[in-house]
Amino acid sequence: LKMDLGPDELRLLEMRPELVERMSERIYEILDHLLSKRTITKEDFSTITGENLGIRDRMRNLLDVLPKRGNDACRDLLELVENQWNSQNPAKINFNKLLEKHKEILEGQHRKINDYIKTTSEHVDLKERYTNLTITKSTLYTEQKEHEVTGVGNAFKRLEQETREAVCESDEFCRSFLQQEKGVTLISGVAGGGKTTITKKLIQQWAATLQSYPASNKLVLFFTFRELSLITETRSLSELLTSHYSHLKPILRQVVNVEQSKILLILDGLDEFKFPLDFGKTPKCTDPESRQQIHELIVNIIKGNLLPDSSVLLTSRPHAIGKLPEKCIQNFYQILGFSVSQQKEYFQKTCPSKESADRICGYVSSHKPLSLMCHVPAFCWITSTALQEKTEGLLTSKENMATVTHIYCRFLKAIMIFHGEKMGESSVQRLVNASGSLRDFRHCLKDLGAVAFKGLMEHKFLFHVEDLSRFNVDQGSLSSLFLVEILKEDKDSFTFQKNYHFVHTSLQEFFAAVYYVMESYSGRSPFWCVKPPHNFLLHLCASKIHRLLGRRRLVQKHVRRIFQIAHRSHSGQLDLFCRFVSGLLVPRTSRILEGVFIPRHSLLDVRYLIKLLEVQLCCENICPERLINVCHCLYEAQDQGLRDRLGCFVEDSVRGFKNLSSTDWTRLAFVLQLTNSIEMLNLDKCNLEPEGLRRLLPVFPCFSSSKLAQNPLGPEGAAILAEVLKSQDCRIEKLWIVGTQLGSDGASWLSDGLQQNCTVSDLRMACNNIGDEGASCLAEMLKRNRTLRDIR
Ligand SMILES: Nc1ncnc2c1ncn2[C@@H]1O[C@H](COP(=O)(O)OP(=O)(O)OP(=O)(O)O)[C@@H](O)[C@H]1O
Repeated sequence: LKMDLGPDELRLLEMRPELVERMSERIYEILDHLLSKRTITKEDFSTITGENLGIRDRMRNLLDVLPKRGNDACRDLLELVENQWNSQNPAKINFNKLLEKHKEILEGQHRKINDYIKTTSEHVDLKERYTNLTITKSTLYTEQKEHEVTGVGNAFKRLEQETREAVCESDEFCRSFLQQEKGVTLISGVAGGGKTTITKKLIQQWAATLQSYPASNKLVLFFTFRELSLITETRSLSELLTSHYSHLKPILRQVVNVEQSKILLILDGLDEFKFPLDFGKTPKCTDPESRQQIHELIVNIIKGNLLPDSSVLLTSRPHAIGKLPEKCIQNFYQILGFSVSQQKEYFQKTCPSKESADRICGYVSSHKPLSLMCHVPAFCWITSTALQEKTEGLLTSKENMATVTHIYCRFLKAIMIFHGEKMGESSVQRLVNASGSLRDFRHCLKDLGAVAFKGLMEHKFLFHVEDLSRFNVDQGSLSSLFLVEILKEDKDSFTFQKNYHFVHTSLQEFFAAVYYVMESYSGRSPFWCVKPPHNFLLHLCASKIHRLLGRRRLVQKHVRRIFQIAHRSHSGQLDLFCRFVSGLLVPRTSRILEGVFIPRHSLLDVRYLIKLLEVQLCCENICPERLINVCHCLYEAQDQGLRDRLGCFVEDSVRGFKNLSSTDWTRLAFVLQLTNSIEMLNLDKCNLEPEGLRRLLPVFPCFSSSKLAQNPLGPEGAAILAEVLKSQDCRIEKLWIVGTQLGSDGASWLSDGLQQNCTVSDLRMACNNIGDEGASCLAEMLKRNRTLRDIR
């Protein structure tokens, strides 16, 4: 058919979508022009304009009519359009030239890695520091019940069992994403997990490809949700893009309307978006020129109503991915962080010598809670800063480095002492003056801690200038003191308003803990910053009561209170904070920050803390994830009892565990959480009761093979197993539960779990007296289950 068309008719046909997009607004101008030239008749005019038609439909009608009037009529329109376009852009915009300029701007903005410590150097080039991260492609979102840092460790453990194809390195991810045609990709990763760094790498890789293959001219556009949160008035997509990338103004409308497949849109940090995303009720909008609220615009982009032919990359912390309906996401990736060999590579890049890198690696691998956290890149950065050779002088020979709190204390001390302000002084002088400097910073540390603690209690991680000034943290102290290393400033590109956030959330948790302990020691309630007393009389009474209680009892009360609050949390957002509080209550650790903590250790005997934690370990109404955190707290409190008990487990694991108490099952779960890749969990004949099994819940699903034969699990234990089998984290392939007193009720629970499970293939459950009723439940389950191969 096309062969019969004249060249202009053919061009008109090809340009049809573009003409509808770009020229509909001028339809009357065009029709008048064509009428005056007699290209169309009056009848044509009324057919084209019709009744109740929109301008785009009128444009389409014109494009249907013109070919019927021949090639010349088509040429008339084309000439008119070209004249108009050329007069709008006299210099005949050169797409590639603008793209080149854009590339330079974007590449420059994303060239440096966020390395905040200026004690050693300025921000580092991404090229020098970038280390590959491990990523997995997932099909499922997972609910978060544990602190993010623990979650990453568990994810690495599961990795052993992932299929090879699901795992890739960040470089590989960037390569494949740049080639992606269209669709929405989501990357989830914990705080400091490397999401922003991946987007930087992506931009660098794109810029490099553009250099060598200008033909693959994709247009990368980058936004952070943090800055999008500051837009309060309605905007159209075109306006949003052109206001942010004004240098692209001459081509953006054209690309958005006609060449969407060129666009690669990156939206970083969904968790920081402050507006709710309502995917059900947001009005559908497909017009890039139509104005709407920023959250509606985002919903329409993610749903593919706007920019349906573009590639969109979203990054988010895990807790926020639930905001997105799964069906809108075509590809879902999880950043697991650095594997052990990637950590090694990272330390080699950050340390001045191979020896010091080896020393740090050795140190990390011999302290399990540290190695668990070092999967997170930001934590590697903190560790490497804290353990660099130049900070060695910060330690007295008696200090025994052992805990995560130690690392953070050293990190803080390093930046307080080596911060650039006193660059003139030699390192030795600074070390000599160390405790004096720390004493000078005491107040400002407490003020910043109050900001951190209030934020933590209110789930707030971004602070405005007013939030800081309420606690005397002002612009002056921010720019002159070491605080610039801790609080990162963000200038919003739309309103130029300043915002601050801690360079890593774990630092916010640490500062909050420093504040909490300082305030508790000083006799004030640390909670005053969260809820200042409204009533003066009430406040007076409270302080009188406090005084009567005595300092020591008061400190104890505050310590008890914070653990109570933490145990109520389901997502573990206070887990790390509690570990830091426990660590800072140990004199040997807080002595690192001598000067900050005025020694008042007699106010709280560590034995009190350990006793308190042990009592909590016995509680049956605390969820198992929080109970494991109690073990982490005991570890930070350097409890010898915990260490001795863990030592016994090593022998027991060979002989078989016998007569473990319920608290021991939690301790065992703690050890298993810290152990890399154990494939098989053998707990045959261990007198494992339902409560023990419940306490193993956070780690149990990670094992591919679980042997629980001849334990008194009963129906209650089967109900817990069902929960594990249904969980999205479940990796169990072999489940051996011979002789576990299931009965028919237990078989019914188990069937319920297996109905929704797709990992178990080998099930041994003989000698459970399940009866006909239990057997018929299993039979029902087998109609649905497609994974089981062998049941005995
Ligand atoms: N691939 C990497 N190579 C080297 N360093 C890295 C890498 N990824 C992250 N880091 C280090 O960890 C820090 C935190 O990383 P990044 O800002 O990318 O995390 P994020 O996941 O975006 O965190 P948040 O959720 O807090 O925004 C970086 O500033 C950098 O120092």
